[in-house]
Amino acid sequence: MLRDPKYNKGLAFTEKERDAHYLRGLLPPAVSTQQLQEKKLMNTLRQYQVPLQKYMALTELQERNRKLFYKLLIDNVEELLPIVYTPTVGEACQKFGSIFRRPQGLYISLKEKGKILEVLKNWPERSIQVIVVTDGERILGLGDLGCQGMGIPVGKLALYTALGGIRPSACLPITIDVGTNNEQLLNDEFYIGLRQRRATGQEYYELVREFMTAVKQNYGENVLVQFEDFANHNAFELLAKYRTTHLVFNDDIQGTASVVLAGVVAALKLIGGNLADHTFLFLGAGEAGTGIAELIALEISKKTKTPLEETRKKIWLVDSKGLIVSSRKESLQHFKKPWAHEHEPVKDLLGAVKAIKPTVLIGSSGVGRTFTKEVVEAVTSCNEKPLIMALSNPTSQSECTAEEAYTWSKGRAIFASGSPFDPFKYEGKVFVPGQANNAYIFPGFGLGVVISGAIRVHDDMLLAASEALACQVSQENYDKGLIYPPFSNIRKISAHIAANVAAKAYELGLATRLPRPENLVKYAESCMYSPIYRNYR
Ligand SMILES: O=C([O-])CC(=O)C(=O)O
Ligand SMILES: [Mg+2]
Repeated sequence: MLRDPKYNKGLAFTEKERDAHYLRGLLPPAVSTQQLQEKKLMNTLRQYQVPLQKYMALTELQERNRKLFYKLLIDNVEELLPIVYTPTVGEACQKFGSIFRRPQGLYISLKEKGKILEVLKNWPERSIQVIVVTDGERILGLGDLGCQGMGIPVGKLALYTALGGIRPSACLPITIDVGTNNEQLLNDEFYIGLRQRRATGQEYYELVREFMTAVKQNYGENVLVQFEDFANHNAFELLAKYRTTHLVFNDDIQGTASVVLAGVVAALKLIGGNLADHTFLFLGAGEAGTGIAELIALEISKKTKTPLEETRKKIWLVDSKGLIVSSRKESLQHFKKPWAHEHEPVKDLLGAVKAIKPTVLIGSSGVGRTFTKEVVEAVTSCNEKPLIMALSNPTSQSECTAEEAYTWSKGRAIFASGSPFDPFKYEGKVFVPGQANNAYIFPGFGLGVVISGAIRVHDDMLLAASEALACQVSQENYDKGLIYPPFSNIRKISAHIAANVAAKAYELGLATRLPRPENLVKYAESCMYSPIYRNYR
């Protein structure tokens, strides 16, 4: 019991438990409470100056005393989210080889080809509800980190439990290692992954196919597989391939889309108009950019009963070659083609802002510092209150900082970003930037899928999640310029998201948990994992 993080309570084992379970002498005499343990650990964590040290201390706690880890995370979510998650998790992945101690998650490499089902059976837990899987090729905006991408599924699943209430033993982090093209890692003596260049094409797709088949065979129809931080070229293809046969969700395409749509809808209270009245310009036409664009177009199409082909015309995307326009159609990757509207070529973002005059500017390119002073001033010059979203992660890749957005727009911008920024005081007024991160959506979304026993993910379920999130923004939040509710209420928010997603799954006939619970919010809450110690008799 002391050595298994699932049962360990450390000094909080009571006298009775120490007697009943042969723990006498294995612990010092003092008996603590979970509350006191929490206080002690938070004191310790706050003494570390370096975020990565906090990350390592939390990882150790997770591996030592699971309930206490989640208690800390749930009670101190705003303080600890930037540690177990973006941005620190990015640095942890970069240094994963050096900080690696105890393995977390399941590693499936090319060496396991033909044996993936056996590998899944090696995982000690049997009843899995959510898998987060990466192949490490595009970790946040940090690029190819190969096998070291494991930090991401581990971090995402910690949030599934802390924010969404999925039981930790029902969560399975997986990294598929097909090699890496990161030269630095290939030459790093501490690298933990396969030391070869990435397998591609048939070899790659066959390994993923074996994995997807084994998952279904081992866990059945109801396990949610979340694809995370795959490179564009594979992300779209895998989602298209498996969404009709498996319960899959791509967080970077669909989760990000849902959270950004929620923020934009909430922002309408501040910037005015309906969704259909706005003009959107994206920098970045990959998973996040095209995913968000498509969901916004879908929402407008449903609300205004206008064909999707029409509603897409209010949305413009810029990639590394400039504005995406119809004259470029031949050379465009397939996921960019729907956005190639009629327009003369424009070579860069600043030119595009001047030509398109967007009311909403969204950065999703993974490249930092691209919303320059000129760009922010240009978008401010054509709007009373421009909505600016700098989504790229981690902080180093953010298109601009909160300070820059507020200063360059002279306090007029409504700003949100993928990575967290502190509030900023401009001319006596405090502006609080929102965090437009898929962390708001995926935990509640997953909970909704799990409690309804949904067997597929439908776009309408993403819209349902988005709507539920937007409804949680209060007047008090708006007064501070926030377009997302604070993370401190996240479990309540997740219950509402879960309920709306589950309701949609039932409505669409995709739910298998019957009968449908009457009050889905209450039901979602009642299903959530509790980090409170249990008594052992
Ligand atoms: O992990 C995050 O913070 C958001 C995300 O999915 C990404 O940037 O790829
Ligand atoms: Mg991601």
